[in-house]
Amino acid sequence: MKIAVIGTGYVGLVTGTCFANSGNDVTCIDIDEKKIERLKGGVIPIYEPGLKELVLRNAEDGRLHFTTDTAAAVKTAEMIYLAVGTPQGDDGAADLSAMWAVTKAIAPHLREDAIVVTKSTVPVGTNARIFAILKELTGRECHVASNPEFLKEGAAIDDFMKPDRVVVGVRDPEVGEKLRQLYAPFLRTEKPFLVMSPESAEMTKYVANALLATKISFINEMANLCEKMGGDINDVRRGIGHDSRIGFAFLFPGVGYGGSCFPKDVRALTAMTEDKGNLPEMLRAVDSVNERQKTVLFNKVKSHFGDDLAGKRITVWGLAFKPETDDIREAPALVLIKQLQDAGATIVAHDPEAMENVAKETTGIEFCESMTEAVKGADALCICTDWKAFSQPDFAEMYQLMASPVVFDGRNLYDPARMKARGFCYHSIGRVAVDGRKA
Ligand SMILES: NC(=O)C1=CN([C@@H]2O[C@H](COP(=O)(O)OP(=O)(O)OC[C@H]3O[C@@H](n4cnc5c(N)ncnc54)[C@H](O)[C@@H]3O)[C@@H](O)[C@H]2O)C=CC1
Ligand SMILES: O=C(O)[C@H]1O[C@H](OP(=O)(O)OP(=O)(O)OC[C@H]2O[C@@H](n3ccc(=O)[nH]c3=O)[C@H](O)[C@@H]2O)[C@H](O)[C@@H](O)[C@@H]1O
Repeated sequence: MKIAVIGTGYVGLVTGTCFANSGNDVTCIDIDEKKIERLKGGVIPIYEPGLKELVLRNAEDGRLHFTTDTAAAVKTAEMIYLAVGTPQGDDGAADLSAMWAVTKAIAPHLREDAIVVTKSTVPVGTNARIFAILKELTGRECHVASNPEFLKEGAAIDDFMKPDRVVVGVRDPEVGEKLRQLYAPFLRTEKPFLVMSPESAEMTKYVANALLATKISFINEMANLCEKMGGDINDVRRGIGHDSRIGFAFLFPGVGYGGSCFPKDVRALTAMTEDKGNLPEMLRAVDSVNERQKTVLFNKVKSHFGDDLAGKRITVWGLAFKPETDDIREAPALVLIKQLQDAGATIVAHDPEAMENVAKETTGIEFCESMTEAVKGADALCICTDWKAFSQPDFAEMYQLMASPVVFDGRNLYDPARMKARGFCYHSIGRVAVDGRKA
């Protein structure tokens, strides 16, 4: 099948590459000329495990192409996937300007039988609006379908290739059938292909993200309470997770959720709820608990050292919003760094992939290529991302290198009792803090 994917970001590039890998002829389109030039030259603009190899292989095999020429790619395509960004607008609702621009740009070039599919996360009613715009511009009723994406950054290829389910929203059953054929290679383990209305599919995407964000805010609120009550959230987490009605997923407390999706999607759903005259009480709480959670580590640092952090050298491990990505959109680490800098601290940072992106957006941070280098002379270490590489540092060396062995662990990577035995003063999220020897 000939497919055009418009918007070659995290989702567009992964979608296009995986469809090419299953034998389709895919052209990825973007307005960002530099991005397309880099991709043509085999340079992948984002860090995503396994993506580079897959892009190169499919491009070499002639099934994956890159261009800025929307018209040429759309003219021959049977399916046109729309994967442009839908960021948060000023009022909290999704900003659909890129979606409308692309809809208008493709209209004159669509084949009679073309199917336009929204892959981006779009508010309920967007597919209906795209259908109406295309009808106005082409004079005919074009096929429009919704196919929301549930991949996670850092595991994008695996999530796309082995989805828990595929959701499509269609008006015409034949369009649903074509999409089923397209996805057949990814659903060989009998995972469900769910066909519904475009409105239900659009809603499904927001409800999934909002529920996952709710789980995180809930466990964070409980973790903060555990600290006051003398409980240990890790034991509580295990205690509840074995109940099959609850489970373990997305109940890890931390420094709040970040990324390009949970924050904006919770707010977009809030805006949709308000727009319809309903009260988004749960959604507002999820967002405000998360905003507060991003300040938890800073408050712990202040309780330990006092309000004035002038002269303190503080190391931050982990800048990306989650491990296995270089994405720093809404990363909790950036909020912490700003607070620490405002309080006078000197920041030394290390992240396996995200330092370049942070360097572009911040000032005054000293970056270190190695974790060990970064803790030299530090008064404290703050951990914001649960990169696997952070789970087994050489604690003895770290203890020697730090000016004072104080650790504020925003991802609960270590055992408090062991940290105490190693001599560290150790603070984590929802677990008992321990005093070390030198601290
Ligand atoms: N990042 C993620 O993990 C996931 C994102 N989504 C959704 O997918 C959508 C895309 O997200 P990302 O890929 O993260 O965004 P992104 O910002 O990484 O990529 C969007 C791309 O669209 C391009 N673009 C913008 N206007 C264009 C136009 N008129 N013509 C051609 N290209 C244009 C941009 O240059 C950019 O390369 C969003 O709606 C997001 O909510 C859904 C699931 C997962
Ligand atoms: O719509 C999207 O863009 C995507 O948003 C999330 O994926 P992503 O943001 O890439 O990453 P997650 O693994 O969900 O992590 C999001 C944030 O929650 C935090 N998190 C996650 C899980 C947890 O238990 N605790 C926790 O604090 C992570 O550290 C991270 O900051 C969803 O998991 C995907 O299903 C969805 O497709």
